[in-house]
Amino acid sequence: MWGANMGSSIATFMFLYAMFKQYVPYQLKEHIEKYAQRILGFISPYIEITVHEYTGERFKRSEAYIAIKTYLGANSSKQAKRLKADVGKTSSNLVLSMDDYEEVTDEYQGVQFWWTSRKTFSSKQSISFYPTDADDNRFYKLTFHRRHRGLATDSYLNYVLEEGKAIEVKSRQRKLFTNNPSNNWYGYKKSVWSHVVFDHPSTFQTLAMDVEKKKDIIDDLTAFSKGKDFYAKVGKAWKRGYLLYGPPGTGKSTMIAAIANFLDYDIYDLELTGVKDNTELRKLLIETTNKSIVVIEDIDCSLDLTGQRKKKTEEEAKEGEDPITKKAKQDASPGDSKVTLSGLLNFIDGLWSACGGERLIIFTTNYVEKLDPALIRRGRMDKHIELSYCSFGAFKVLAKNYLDLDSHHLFDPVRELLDETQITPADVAENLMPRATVENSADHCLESLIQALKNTKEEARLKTEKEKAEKEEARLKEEKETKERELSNKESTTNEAKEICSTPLEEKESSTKSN
Ligand SMILES: Nc1ncnc2c1ncn2[C@@H]1O[C@H](COP(=O)(O)OP(=O)(O)OP(=O)(O)O)[C@@H](O)[C@H]1O
Ligand SMILES: [Mg+2]
Repeated sequence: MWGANMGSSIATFMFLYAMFKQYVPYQLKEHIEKYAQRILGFISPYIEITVHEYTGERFKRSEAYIAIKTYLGANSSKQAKRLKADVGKTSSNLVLSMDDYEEVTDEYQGVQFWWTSRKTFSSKQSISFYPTDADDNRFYKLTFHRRHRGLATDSYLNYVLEEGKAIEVKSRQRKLFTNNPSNNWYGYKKSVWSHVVFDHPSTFQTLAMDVEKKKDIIDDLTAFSKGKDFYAKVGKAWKRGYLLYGPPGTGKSTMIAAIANFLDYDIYDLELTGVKDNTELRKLLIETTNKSIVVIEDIDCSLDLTGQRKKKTEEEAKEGEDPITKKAKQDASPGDSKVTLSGLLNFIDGLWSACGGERLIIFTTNYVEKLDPALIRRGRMDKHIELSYCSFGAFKVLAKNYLDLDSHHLFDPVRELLDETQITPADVAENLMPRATVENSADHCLESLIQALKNTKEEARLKTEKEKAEKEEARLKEEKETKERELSNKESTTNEAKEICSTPLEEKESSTKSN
C-alpha cells in the first residue's frame, strides 16, 4: 500500500485531490467524501483512527495530538521527506514534526502502522481578530490492518502516547509559574498562571546541609517520584507535602530550587495574597500540571492562619449553627472574598487536590510555631524539614563549592567557632565569595569568615548579657514595687486601726444607737 512504486499513484492522487478541492463546491465535496468513505469501509481490510488537534474545548489542544506529534516528530524525522521545523514552546531548540499530508510507517511488535498528518479547512466564514490557525483542523490518521485491531487499541496507542509524553518531558525546559491577578484571567489570553523559564543553578550537591539529612531528603524524593504504583495500591493521591522552616537565609528557597532540579519538575509559586477567594484557589490548583511543585512561601505572612479556625469554632458553638450551613452561607456571601484556612486545607488534601498526580506542595515559614496545627499535621505536610544555622558539615559543602577546598588548616578554628555561634549559611557563603584581586583568596576568605564568626559570637555574648541585665533590672523593679505595695498596705491597715482607737466614746455610742 505504501511501497515506493506507489509514488506516482500518490502524485496523481494528490493532483486529483487538489483539483477536487479547488473546483468542487464545498457541500458536494462533503457528500462525495462521506459516501466514498462508506464504500471504502465495506471493501477495505484497513482500520483508521483519527486524532484531532482540537477536541471539545476550542482553545485547548488535545494532549493525545501533542504526544503523537512529538512521537512522530522524533521517529519520523529520518523517514518523512517533508518536515516542519519550529521553535517549541517549551524549548529553545528547533523541533521537527511531519508536514501536512506527509506519511510515515511505524513498526511495533513486528506489525506495521501507518500515520498520516492531514488538515481540513473550516467551512465557517468567520473573521478573527486574533492570529490563530485553529481554523485549520489538523489531525493525525492511524491506519492498520483489521487483524491487528486488538494490538493497536490495547497497546500500540498507549505506547505512542507514553513515549510522546516521555520525549516531551526530556526535551522540555522547566518553568517557573506565578499566579496572575484574577482580573487578568479572562479574554483572549486567558490564563491563571504566567511563566518564565526556570533556570536556577541550585542542586543538592551545592546545598549546604548535613550529609545525612540531605540523604534522607533525597531518598524521600526518589521514593515519591517512583511511587506511582505504591500510592495507587494504598489508595492515596500521589502527592506529598513538605514544610521547610527556619530563620531567614538558611536555604529554604534554595532547597526548593534544588528539589525542582532534582526531580525535573516545574514550580508553581503561589502568591496567596493575590488570590481572591477559595474558588479562585481551586481554579489555580486545577490549572497546575503533573510533575510540579506548588510552593507557598512565608505561609505565616500570607494568611491569618493562626486563630481563624479557633475563632470560627467558637462562633459556631456560640450560634449553635452546624458547620455545613455556616459554610454554605460563607460561600454565598460575596463580601467574604478571602482565602480561608479551610480553603487552604481543601487545596492541600481535599477531593480536588487529587486531580492529576505527582505533585509536591511545599510551604516555607520562619515561624513554625505560629502555624495552625491543622495545617501542618502529617498527611498534609508529610515531611517537616528544619533548615537551621550553619553546621560544620554545611560549611564544608560551602567551602568545597566556593573555594574548592576539602581541608585547610583554618578549618579547625572555624569548626570550634561554628559550634558556639549561630550564623546562617547565607552569611557564611557571603564571606566565602572569592576575591579576584586578592592573593591566596582561600586563606583570605577563611580569615574573614573567622572574623565574622568572632564578631557574631561577641554580638551574641553582648546581647545575652544585655538581656540578662534587663531581666535582672526588671526583677529588681518588680521586687521593689512588691515591697512598696506591701509597705503601703501595711501602713493603711495601721492607720485604719489607729482611727478606730482614737474615735471618742460618745461618738461610738451615738453611732451604735442610730444603727
Ligand atoms: N543551605 C544553603 N546552601 C547553599 N547556599 C545557601 C544555603 N542557605 C543559604 N544559602 C545562600 O544564601 C542565599 C539566601 O538563601 P535563601 O534565599 O535560600 O534563604 P531562605 O531560607 O529562603 O530565606 P528567607 O526565609 O528570608 O526566604 C542564597 O542565595 C544562597 O546562595
Ligand atoms: Mg526564601
